[in-house]
Amino acid sequence: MTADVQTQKAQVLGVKGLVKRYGGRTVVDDVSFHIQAGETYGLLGPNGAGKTTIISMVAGLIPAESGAIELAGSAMTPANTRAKGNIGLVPQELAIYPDLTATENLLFFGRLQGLRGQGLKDRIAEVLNLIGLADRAGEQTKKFSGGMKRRLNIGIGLLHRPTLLILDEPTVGVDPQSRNSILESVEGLATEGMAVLYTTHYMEEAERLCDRIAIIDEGRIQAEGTRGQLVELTGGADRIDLHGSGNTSAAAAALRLLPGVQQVDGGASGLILTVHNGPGLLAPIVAAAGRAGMTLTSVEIVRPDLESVFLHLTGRALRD
Ligand SMILES: Nc1ncnc2c1ncn2[C@@H]1O[C@H](COP(=O)(O)OP(=O)(O)OP(=O)(O)O)[C@@H](O)[C@H]1O
Repeated sequence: MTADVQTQKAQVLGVKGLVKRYGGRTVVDDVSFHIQAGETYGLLGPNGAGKTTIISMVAGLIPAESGAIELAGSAMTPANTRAKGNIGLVPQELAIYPDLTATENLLFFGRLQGLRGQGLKDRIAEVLNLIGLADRAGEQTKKFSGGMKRRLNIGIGLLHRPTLLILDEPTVGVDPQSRNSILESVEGLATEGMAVLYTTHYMEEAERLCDRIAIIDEGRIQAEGTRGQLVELTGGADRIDLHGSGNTSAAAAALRLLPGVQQVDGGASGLILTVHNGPGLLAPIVAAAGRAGMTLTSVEIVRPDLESVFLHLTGRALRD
């Protein structure tokens, strides 16, 4: 039903069969997806999954081995400078001048993008509001927190009103409070009707921000859809995280034999189980793990989420 509504909107980005190899190794493998106007689309995957390589090709920074990228109706290649004008790319690294104020940074980068005069000043005022920095606009950015600097970085990418804004892991390395203010700024972009391509390895961010999500691992899209569609792939199973030490391999073998346990995987600090009716199975699971020689420090039942989907698709935890 959602798809029917979405197909009525204009497609901003279409990616088909994208491939990239480095030294004979395929790091992006037959990746296809599309993004519509006003949609926030997430690439969710662990470090090294190929997210940055995909967006570098989409932004025309590096050539694709094969495949096609269509942006706002024209083919995107590193040589197509006009198509690049439709993109705002916010890289992981900060690109702002510490001795300039927020406004001065925006003026500088706005002029680089060919904006001038009152139009530029008006747009800067709009952007400062969008990123929540209007009341700090006159301060040198060296006095800003990490999150404020990241938001200004996003603001620079927004100045020329791109059709597609690409954000590459914008919250990596910032404290939780700053992260929240960055996420609020990104949520505000939807009100501008912009299409957003958002990469992250945090499933909470993908769940909160993205209308549709591609789960990516080892260069391939493993699954794609809304959060609800992706969670359905797990068959509605619960996850039980057993934290502890001792004989985890014997515990894993014993737990696989328990009725109702569908899958047992090794996690960072114990075992991760995929089960039907988590609450009902908790007691026999704890008992079986103990008998097999595992010493438990904590047990957690998790209702299906994107972490469960990743585990279901790859047999590995997203967080490891
Ligand atoms: N210029 C390059 N030369 C060789 N290998 C590369 C190059 N760029 C990326 N890779 C490899 O391609 C794979 C995907 O990297 P990529 O940076 O796209 O992953 P990612 O999902 O963005 O992860 P991260 O968040 O760590 O950047 C990795 O194995 C990486 O080592």
